[in-house]
Amino acid sequence: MNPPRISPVPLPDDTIETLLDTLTRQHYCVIDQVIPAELVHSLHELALARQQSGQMHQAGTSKAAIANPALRADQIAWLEDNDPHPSVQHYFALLAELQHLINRHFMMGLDSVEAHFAIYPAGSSGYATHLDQFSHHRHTIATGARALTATLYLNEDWTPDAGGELRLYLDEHAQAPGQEAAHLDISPLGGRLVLFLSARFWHAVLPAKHPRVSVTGWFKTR
Ligand SMILES: O=C(O)CCC(=O)C(=O)O
Ligand SMILES: [Fe+2]
Repeated sequence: MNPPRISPVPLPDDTIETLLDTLTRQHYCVIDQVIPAELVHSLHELALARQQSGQMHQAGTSKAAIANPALRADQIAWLEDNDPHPSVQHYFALLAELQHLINRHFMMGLDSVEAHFAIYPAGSSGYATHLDQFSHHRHTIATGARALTATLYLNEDWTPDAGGELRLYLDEHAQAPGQEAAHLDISPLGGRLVLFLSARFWHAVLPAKHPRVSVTGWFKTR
């Protein structure tokens, strides 16, 4: 991506410390209340506006991106780093700041980021258990692999009974784990940012009663 046009809002030092420390220990982390509420609100409005104006399409699975709503129910719209909307600029700036911090701390060699809005409709079945790395990246030495997943939830008044949790399987598994494997269910609360190593964590999105809105991004290696 090109450098963002809006300079990053510096993340508070204690947030950075917690984030890096948690990622070191767990290889995933859940951060609340770091993204300004106005940004969350404005991204939410923008996602809905893009859906209403027909700019979203049914997401696919696998490299061929074949749409299969039984496996994956969301509609998505990719974000461009030159999108003139200030909220998109602001969010890309924040991702750039995270990329810089993580590279400096872990030398992960993150080189670019891609991101899309996702809306799972009310009553959707979610997204079946998967890894965010394509298998050709897992089994070969390939460039441009997704290394770190970053999802920001935009659901401002989400209640636990609405479901829609991100189910993160905690142990490494060669194949998709069964539902009973050790996991953490993370509610998609507005302003919550979840980071995890893309190749390490199998995960799923559970059925949601209400429309479930997010921005999902992936930092990629060179
Ligand atoms: O929205 C989420 O919680 C995760 C979405 C996801 O797994 C994906 O888009 O690959
Ligand atoms: Fe995923």
